[in-house]
Amino acid sequence: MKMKIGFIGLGLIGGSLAKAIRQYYPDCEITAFDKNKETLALATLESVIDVAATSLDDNFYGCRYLFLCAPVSCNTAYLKQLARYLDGDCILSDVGSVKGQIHREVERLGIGKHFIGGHPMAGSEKSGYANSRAMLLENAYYVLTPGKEVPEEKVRAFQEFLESLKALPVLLDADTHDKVTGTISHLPHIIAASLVELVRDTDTGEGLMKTLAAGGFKDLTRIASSSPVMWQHICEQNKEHITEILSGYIRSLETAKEHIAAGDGQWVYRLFDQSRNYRNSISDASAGPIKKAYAVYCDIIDEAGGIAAIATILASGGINIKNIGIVHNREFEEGVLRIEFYEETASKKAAELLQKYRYIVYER
Ligand SMILES: NC(=O)C1=CN([C@@H]2O[C@H](COP(=O)(O)OP(=O)(O)OC[C@H]3O[C@@H](n4cnc5c(N)ncnc54)[C@H](O)[C@@H]3O)[C@@H](O)[C@H]2O)C=CC1
Ligand SMILES: O=C(O)C(=O)Cc1ccc(O)cc1
Repeated sequence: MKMKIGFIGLGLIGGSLAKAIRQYYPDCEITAFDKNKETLALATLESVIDVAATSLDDNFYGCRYLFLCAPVSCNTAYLKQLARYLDGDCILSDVGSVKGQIHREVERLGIGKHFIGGHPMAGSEKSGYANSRAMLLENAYYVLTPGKEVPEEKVRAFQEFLESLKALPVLLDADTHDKVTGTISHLPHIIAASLVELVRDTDTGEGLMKTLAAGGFKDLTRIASSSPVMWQHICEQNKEHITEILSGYIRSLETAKEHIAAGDGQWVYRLFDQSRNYRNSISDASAGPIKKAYAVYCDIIDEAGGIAAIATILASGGINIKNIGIVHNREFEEGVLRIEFYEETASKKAAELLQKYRYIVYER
């Protein structure tokens, strides 16, 4: 019998999981429901899903794995309706960024033996099915928070299933997960959004801050472009931890303010020295949401069709471009073309190919 898998929510993460499953299990049957009909139509057209459900209906009976991939409060709200489809060996999981609340609701509904909480530590500031891709989960940590009621062999089987999709499962309890992600993911998103707001609110009439915003500001605020709905739900569901973490962070900013105001150079030096050492000890190559970018920089002749010529050369070499754009910064004052690739091998091959065509290429 074919393995059947269900999805509720088929955006960036649901779509990426479904695409990875389709890639590694081409014969499985995938049923999905999403409130966005265009998403379901596109996923059907691309043969990523077999059945587009118009609601949470009987199509969801008999699933081996059922994934909740909508914003976190929607996932929690769907549990009650889904309980009737948890027949036999069915394991229900979610991909939400907060784990405590969904576990409490699972317990309240008495469906604990079917539920393994999940959270792939992979993603981006982009959202929607159109941005999903099978590779998103590859080499990324995937936190699992099984409750006590789930049989061990089912947890093991689910871990193996995720490993077969090239993800790296890590077991944690829900509360530890919410504290840790509160600090390394939720707080940074709040900092990025409020920093962008500060600039918007205090910019000069001519928008000087926006114009002059340099690499540091852009690096720090990429994630401020994330889905507002998703982050509204995350802040609601993890509000206790986030409030406490924010208090600690505000205290550390106050301390920095006091030392800077007092002209305490030694303290400021130590702050940057320690943070530099610690930041440099975080490996770019390690799995995680912020994946190493594989990019080449290339001088481009300032004439019509310049970018098209480069894209054609790369296409002739069978190289897929992830992102392309002109960058101006202190290093490349004149501006260079930055071309980003999905893999290191593609980046190296592109550099060789462009050099062969006499382009000046800088690898970073
Ligand atoms: N974006 C990211 O980088 C990551 C997100 N997550 C979690 O994954 C979940 C999904 O996030 P994304 O895929 O990024 O968001 P998304 O916005 O790309 O996808 C959400 C999908 O759910 C659908 N949806 C929304 N409300 C619905 C409802 N009531 N019923 C059915 N479908 C509904 C939307 O139409 C959309 O297709 C969230 O719980 C989020 O916390 C986890 C890891 C990374
Ligand atoms: O884009 C990034 O760097 C992210 O941090 C994406 C992200 C957002 C939410 C998560 O729960 C996990 C990862």
